[in-house]
Amino acid sequence: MSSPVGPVDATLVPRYAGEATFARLPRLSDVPDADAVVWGVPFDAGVSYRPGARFGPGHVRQSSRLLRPYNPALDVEPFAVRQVADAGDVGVNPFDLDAAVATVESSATALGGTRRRLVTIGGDHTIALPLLRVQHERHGPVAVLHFDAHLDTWDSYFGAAYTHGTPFRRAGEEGLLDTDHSVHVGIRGPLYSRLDLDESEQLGFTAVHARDFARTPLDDIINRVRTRLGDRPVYVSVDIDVLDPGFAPGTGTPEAGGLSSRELLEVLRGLAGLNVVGADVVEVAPAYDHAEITGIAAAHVIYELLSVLPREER
Ligand SMILES: N=C(N)NCCCC(=O)O
Ligand SMILES: [Zn+2]
Ligand SMILES: [Zn+2]
Repeated sequence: MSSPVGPVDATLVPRYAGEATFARLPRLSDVPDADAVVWGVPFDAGVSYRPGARFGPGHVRQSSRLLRPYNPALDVEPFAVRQVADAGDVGVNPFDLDAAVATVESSATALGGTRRRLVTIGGDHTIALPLLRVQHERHGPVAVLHFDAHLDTWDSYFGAAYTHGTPFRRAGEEGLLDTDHSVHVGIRGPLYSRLDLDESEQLGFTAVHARDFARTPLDDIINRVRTRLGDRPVYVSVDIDVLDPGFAPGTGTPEAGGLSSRELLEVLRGLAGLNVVGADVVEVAPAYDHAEITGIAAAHVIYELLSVLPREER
C-alpha cells in the first residue's frame, strides 16, 4: 500500500494559510482510506453551566496548525505510521438532545466501519455515551480511562437523563463499561454528596484524584493507570476541564486545582503499548479561552492520543 498522505508541509505552505483541518491533515474524502479519523461533534445542548462547546471542533482545529510531524517524546511520527484524516463535523440537532445522541451514534458507526480508530472532538461530554455504545458494539465492555475534574456519573439534572454530567452512569447502566478496568483521573472539587464517590465506584470506576498528583510521583500514577487498564480495549475520554483553569480557561464548568498540561500529556504518553481503541476530547468552549490556551492544550492532547494508537497492519 502507498505511504500515508501526511499534513501540508509547513515549509512550503504557511501554517496559517488554507483550511484548518486537524494538524493540517488531509480530509477523509481526499485519501483512499484512513486507519484513524479525527472528526468533530459541534454540540452543547447537554451542558449544566456555561454553553459554547459547540464551537470546540473549529477552535481545536485552528489551534492545531503548529503541530509538527515528529513526536520526540515517543519517537514516533503519528501521521506516517498510519493514515490519519480529518472527517469534518457531523451535523447534529441542536434542539433535540435525543436525536443528537442518536446521530452521534449512527455517524460514529458509519465513520468507524469495522476497524478505524476514531478520535472525536466535542462538543460537551454528553457525546461520550453514544461513542461508548459504538465501541461496545465492536469490542464488548471497554475499559474507560476518563480524564475529568468531574465524575460525570451523576443520575440526572432537571429530570434529564442525557446530560454532560451523566454519560458514565448511563454507560454503566447499559453495560458498556468494563467494570474491573475503568478509571477516572483528575477528579476534584465539591460534590453533591458524600455518596457520589461510592456510586462511581459501584459503576466500576476507581479514581486518581487531582490532589494525588501533588504527592505521588508521575511514574507511580502512570503505573497505577496502566495496571488498572491492563490489556483490555481502552477508550480514552478527555474532558479538557481535567486541566487547571490556568491551563484551560476555555471550558464550561471549570474547577480550581487541576492538572497541568505537562502532567496530562505525560500520562497520555504513558499509555503507549496499550490497546487504545478510540478517544474523545470534549468541553472546549472557545468563548472563555484566551490566546488559544485551551485550544492548543486540546490539540496537543489529540496529538499524543494519535501517537499512542497501536500501529495498524497496512
Ligand atoms: N462534564 C462536565 N464538564 N461537567 C459536569 C458538571 C456537572 C454539574 O453541573 O455538576
Ligand atoms: Zn468536567
Ligand atoms: Zn466531563
